[in-house]
Amino acid sequence: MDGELFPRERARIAPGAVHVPDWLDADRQAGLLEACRAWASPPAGLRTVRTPGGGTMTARQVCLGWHWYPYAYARTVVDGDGTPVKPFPDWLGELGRRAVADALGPRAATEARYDIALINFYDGDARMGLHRDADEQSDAPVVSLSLGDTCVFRFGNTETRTRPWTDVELRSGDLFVFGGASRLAYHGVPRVLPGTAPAGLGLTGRLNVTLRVSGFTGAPPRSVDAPARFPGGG
Ligand SMILES: O=C(O)CCC(=O)C(=O)O
Ligand SMILES: [Fe+2]
Repeated sequence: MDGELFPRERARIAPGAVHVPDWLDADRQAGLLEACRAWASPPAGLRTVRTPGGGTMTARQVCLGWHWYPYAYARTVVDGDGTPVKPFPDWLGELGRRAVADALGPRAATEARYDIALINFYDGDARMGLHRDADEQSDAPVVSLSLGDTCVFRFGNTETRTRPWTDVELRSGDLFVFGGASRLAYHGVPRVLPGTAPAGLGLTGRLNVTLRVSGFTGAPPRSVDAPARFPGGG
């Protein structure tokens, strides 16, 4: 949103979890949006994710590098059109490393070779239930970039899906990084605020680009404890 009386400040939400407002300027937001539109197109494009319990996630998703599905990774869209996942571009990995260096300091970024992107698209009614990003083998920080409508991002604790948590407003261009002691914290998106995207961006709804390091050396392992991670198919 433009015309803020005071600039929004960066904030440490939990140990290893940092919110950096306005990390991407308007040009970079437009560039990332253009890339998201290309990634979202078929084959291996935007899809509705079905959970093992029979629900569907309301945020639609496309992946790069490794294809995530509940609750594992594959090289092809095993729960969709079956085609190979789109490649993870070098420039996106570089953006991820810069994001970590800016949010957590240069040392936090040295090990981070980003090779997975999940791009989530939220229309006004979409949300995402509290879950942990736990299907990767690396403990490198997760990088989250937001475009379009503002959302309420709920950042909880590593133990339970309940309080304590902190609600943070993520707006277009904001960066959120969680690593270290917060790498396995529960988090989710209880609400998107329709109509809050910057007028010049040309996006109705919200996109979130989440970068992760797989740490996989061969085939990805199957996660064991996952089925309850998206309660209610959120
Ligand atoms: O949309 C967001 O801000 C969060 C996305 C997320 O947590 C995920 O894809 O695992
Ligand atoms: Fe997540």
